[in-house]
Amino acid sequence: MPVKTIISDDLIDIEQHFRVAAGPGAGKTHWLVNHIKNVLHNSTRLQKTRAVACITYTNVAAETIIQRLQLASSRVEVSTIHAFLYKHIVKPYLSFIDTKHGLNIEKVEGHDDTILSNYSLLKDWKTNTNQRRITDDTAVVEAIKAARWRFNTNGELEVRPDRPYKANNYSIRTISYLEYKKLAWQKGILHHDDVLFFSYELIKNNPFIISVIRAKFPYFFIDEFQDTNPIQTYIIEQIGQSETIIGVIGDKAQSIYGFQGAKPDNFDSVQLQNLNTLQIQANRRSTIAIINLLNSIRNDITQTPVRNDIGDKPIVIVNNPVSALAIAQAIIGQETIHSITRLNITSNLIRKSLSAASTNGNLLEKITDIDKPSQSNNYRSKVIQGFIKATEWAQEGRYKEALAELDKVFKHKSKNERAKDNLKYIITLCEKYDSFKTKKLYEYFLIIRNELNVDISDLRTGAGKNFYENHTYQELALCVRIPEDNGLHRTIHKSKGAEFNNVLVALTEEKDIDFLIKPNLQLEDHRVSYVAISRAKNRLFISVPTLSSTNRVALEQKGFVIQ
Ligand SMILES: Nc1ncnc2c1ncn2[C@@H]1O[C@H](COP(=O)(O)OP(=O)(O)OP(=O)(O)O)[C@@H](O)[C@H]1O
Repeated sequence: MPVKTIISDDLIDIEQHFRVAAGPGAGKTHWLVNHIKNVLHNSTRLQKTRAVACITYTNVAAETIIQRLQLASSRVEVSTIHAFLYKHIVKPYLSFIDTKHGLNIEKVEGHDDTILSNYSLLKDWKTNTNQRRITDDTAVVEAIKAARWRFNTNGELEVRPDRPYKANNYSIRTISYLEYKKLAWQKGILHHDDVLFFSYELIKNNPFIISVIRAKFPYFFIDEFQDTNPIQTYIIEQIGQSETIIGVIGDKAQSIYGFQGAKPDNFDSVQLQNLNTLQIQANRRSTIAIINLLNSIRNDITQTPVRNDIGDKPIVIVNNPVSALAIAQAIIGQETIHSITRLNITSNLIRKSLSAASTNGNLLEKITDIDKPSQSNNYRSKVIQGFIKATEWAQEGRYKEALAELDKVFKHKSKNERAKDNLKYIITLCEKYDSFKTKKLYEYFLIIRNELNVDISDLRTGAGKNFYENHTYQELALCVRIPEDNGLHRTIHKSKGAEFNNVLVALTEEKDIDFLIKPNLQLEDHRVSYVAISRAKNRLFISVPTLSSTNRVALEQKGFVIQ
């Protein structure tokens, strides 16, 4: 199929499958919104009961599209793929799920990621799979977290991590990952990834389900398609076999979800009949200086600038992220600057203006392993972990998520009790925040136990108590992930699809500048950094903690200003 070049205002045939490929800032999302409007105005196949499905990668992206569609959005269902599949395939057809999986359908209430760290399942899992000799729970949880559904060489789905994991030097048996899932399913717990598995199975065993989807959604569009994994692609191709028109949009150089099974080539290999293959060559977002930099990193396309603005040269600042942000801010004056970082913890350091030299991004996870009075009991540390998350989310104004986290912690209490107590806890912790934020974690523990009267056992001696005394509340707070963050300081993965006037990309270590000096977009690390710098419209700053003289010369030769 020849590739046609379009611009982001062009209209295309609405009754043909399409794939639009384009670099950052090309206007893909802009074009998609226009295309949906075009379908709504001109389609003869949409009646009151039929709608356009538009799949985005995050809830933030879904909201952006809904806003841009304005009034037209009532006949468009915009959601993430997991939300869509759960709503239209898993939930309505729960009773069609094969009983061999042991899913307790009465108890299913949505899907989340709690299964991964649910220690209460570990004991039964060890017994059932004959792996009681494994005592290293942290390693097991890490392995289970990395396990996800994927096609094996026979084209069947199996659940396992990318590589074999070991705990106490024993290899965790591949087959046992399924056992872990089954334990969760018996309690009605579904992980996000299970939504894909059950959707796949349901449509394979019950083809009428796909016919129902086609009848509801004559048009099915997917933004950021480069990050779609093979199970999702399979489902989408099935939907597109008749009746429904599929449209996919993306950029393979922005494929950054390898850990979820996405590969850049998935984008090129989508199979749909009579596919209209399109590309957009422009970059409407950035200044010429930034586009030149983007073009120098990439050799499959050369973007043409639309804005007639040369702009300032990108600046590399050799400093820690917090100081680098202050330097960049002084250069741009009153304007707002966004920071984008690889690691969640760096983003939190910037948000809290801390330039701590050594920080450990895993402490929040570690607490439940260290403060564990017995093999199967880590209730106390689970409570504290939940409270830390809830406290930090409330600090960011995310009260709904904060209350939901405490709901999970106290799920043994009645709904009314939870509603009353949890609100009281959040209000008290917000009021007292300044009194404990820089103190020892032990002091926070005392507030939870003695002032909020939460029913947890006291800390006496041993590794658990040492942990609370040797770490500050802040160290753990820095590990909390802010959900669907749309604030000033974000991780790269959460800035996907966004754009900002002024951007500081804070690199973690010096070797991260390789993507500028020896770019290779076959490497996901380089693609992640490429996505980060391509968010900038006007001014781009890149910070790096150290810079050797060789690297300095290399960057200067590439036209960077070094500060
Ligand atoms: N035809 C157009 N007219 C005016 N502005 C446009 C047009 N197309 C795109 N834009 C603007 O250009 C910017 C980049 O567009 P958009 O966010 O749609 O790009 P994208 O290709 O989805 O980017 P990315 O892949 O980097 O997320 C946005 O500010 C958008 O509003």
